[in-house]
Amino acid sequence: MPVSAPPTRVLVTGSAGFIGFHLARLLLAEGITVHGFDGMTDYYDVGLKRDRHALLAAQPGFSATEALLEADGAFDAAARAFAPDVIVHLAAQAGVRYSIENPRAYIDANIVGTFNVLEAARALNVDHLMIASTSSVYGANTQMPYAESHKADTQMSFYAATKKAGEAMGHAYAHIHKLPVTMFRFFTVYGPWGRPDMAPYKFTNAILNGDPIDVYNHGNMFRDFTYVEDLVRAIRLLMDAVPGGPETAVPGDSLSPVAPYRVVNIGNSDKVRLTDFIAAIEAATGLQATRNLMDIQPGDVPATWADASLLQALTGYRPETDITDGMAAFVAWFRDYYGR
Ligand SMILES: Cc1cn([C@H]2C[C@H](O)[C@@H](COP(=O)(O)OP(=O)(O)O[C@H]3O[C@H](CO)[C@@H](O)[C@H](O)[C@H]3O)O2)c(=O)[nH]c1=O
Repeated sequence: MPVSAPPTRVLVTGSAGFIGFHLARLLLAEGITVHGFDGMTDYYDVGLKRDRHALLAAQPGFSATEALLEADGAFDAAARAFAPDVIVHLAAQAGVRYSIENPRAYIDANIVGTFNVLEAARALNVDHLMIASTSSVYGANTQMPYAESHKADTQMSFYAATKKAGEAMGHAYAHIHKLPVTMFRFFTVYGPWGRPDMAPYKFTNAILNGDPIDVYNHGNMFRDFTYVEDLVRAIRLLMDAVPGGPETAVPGDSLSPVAPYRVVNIGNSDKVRLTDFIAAIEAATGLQATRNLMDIQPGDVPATWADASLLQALTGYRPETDITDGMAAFVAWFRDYYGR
């Protein structure tokens, strides 16, 4: 399939966030100039975000704007000043469970924020706009592994609903403005510098403290845990697989028939039982977890599992780090960063 010239200037939203930080680091190592845009919201420890940005700022080729995506004109001004070839939009209000408590935060960041990114990408006529969606959009689907061609109309959380809305908005802009858009569906991403609200961090922290861990659905859940370095490598490779007309289609493609737009799963293609994931943390820490068994939480999905064959067809690559190696790397980072 045709590929574009490698990008030289990439704008990354959410650059102080977990995935944005890893992606920016990978791009900088390749000699690409990166501008980060981040609102530094206090959904979790802002100190972690500042430390990620400080590491990026130590690299040549990195600059950043700190502003909220939904603030009037802020993203437009930063994007015009930087003039990117590619925008990777990772900034979001994340988290399944917090969307019950504070749904408006998801409208602001995920709907208004994504709209501002679409508008800037259209105005600047970028070569490729890449936007993060989530495996959570598969919602109540039971056909597994999840493929991009499956219907995804039964979201279980407001978070997932705002992400699905972002997909629809992206498709409409791709169609009307002939803007190449790739939408990623990420599957439970984890690894060093991970988010404090997610299970890898919460469980490791509690186990090292000797505190009990809250195990939802009595441990009877499955996740396709995807290692962050594999994920950002997949994003970088997809950057060169720009969606266009039918000549850019590959077998099993989700390419829209009316727009330069496709959705791509980025997942490990490995369904890990929650109890095996906990065992991986016990192995990495050398400690036994005390389990507080609980019911499934509202809005949660019991299982996710990616069909990653489209990613492989487009890039020749698929994530491969298993949960034992990935959690060992996470625990090593956690101990080093917090000195524990
Ligand atoms: C926080 C927490 C989680 N869990 C369970 C629920 C899940 O089966 C599994 C992983 O949970 P989390 O680490 O929160 O990840 P998950 O629910 O899959 O959601 C993540 O992955 C989604 C899909 O990529 C993202 O869109 C979300 O932003 C991200 O938070 O652990 C527990 O049993 N206890 C907990 O305290």
